[in-house]
Amino acid sequence: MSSRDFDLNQSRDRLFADPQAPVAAFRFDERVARVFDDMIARSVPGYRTIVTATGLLGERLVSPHSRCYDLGCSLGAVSLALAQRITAPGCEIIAVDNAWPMLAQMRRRLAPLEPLPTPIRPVCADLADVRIDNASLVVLNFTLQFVPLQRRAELIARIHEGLVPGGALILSEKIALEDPCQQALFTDLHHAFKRAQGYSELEIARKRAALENVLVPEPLTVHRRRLEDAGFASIEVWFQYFNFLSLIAIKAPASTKPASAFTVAATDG
Ligand SMILES: Nc1ncnc2c1ncn2[C@@H]1O[C@H](C[S@+](CC[C@H]([NH3+])C(=O)[O-])CC(=O)[O-])[C@@H](O)[C@H]1O
Ligand SMILES: O=C(O)C(=O)Cc1ccccc1
Repeated sequence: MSSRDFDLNQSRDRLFADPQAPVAAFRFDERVARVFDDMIARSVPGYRTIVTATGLLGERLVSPHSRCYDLGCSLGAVSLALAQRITAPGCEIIAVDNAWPMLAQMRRRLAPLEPLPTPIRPVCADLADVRIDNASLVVLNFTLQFVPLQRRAELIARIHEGLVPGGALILSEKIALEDPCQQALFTDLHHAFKRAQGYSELEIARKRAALENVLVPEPLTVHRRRLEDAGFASIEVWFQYFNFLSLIAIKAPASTKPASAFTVAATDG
């Protein structure tokens, strides 16, 4: 671990280990905030790779004097990866989460690392109330899956609107598989990943019950269609590990002039 990283030595996640405790719907509360780094890294295949790569994508994609948004920032792992990589002048990272315990923990952990090459502004708010403006990069790293289904299209459309021409959305999600056999296979593989990370069958089953109707995955086709409907010009999967994947969606650049392609073709022929 580099001295410029978060202290990832949080407590180990044993939140679902007690067989006597009732299983309540999953919430991002104090107990989760205390173990979140450990929980997400041992639950989401490829999580740390995605966070590191998002920093590299940000370094490449963010333009001077623009904003980055980390929506559903939790403890700020993506914001930190971006803040350390982005050196374009006049940028800031807006890190948004509606869970106070998560944001409070993020502030505590960022303080000793400041000043960062690009500053991070934490905002405690619901994504429905956040204005997105002059953004060259928006990141939804495993957040959209927690947004109620009927609010997802509006959020994606608002993100598209708030992006500058050529701006990018990085969308990472747990996905549902359309073929029931593949769904069963990928669920088994995800549980095998969790067992390999030290979770017991009981912990896996109890957390699965707590996430029912809280984390609602959708098929890749549904994500693609929603992004296209919002107006994104180009959509690619850049990472997948079992049923966890990350997409990059780009807004059309201002200089797109379809007519010029015809002009070249006409003069060539
Ligand atoms: N409507 C909402 N408004 C604001 N925040 C929300 C909302 N719904 C959920 N959240 C927040 O979205 C985050 C989802 S975790 C993201 C990981 C992070 N991106 C990471 O890269 O470490 C993913 C997971 O735990 O699987 C939580 O902190 C919620 O409070
Ligand atoms: O644990 C799971 O099964 C997940 O799908 C991911 C997750 C990670 C951290 C909090 C909630 C869900």
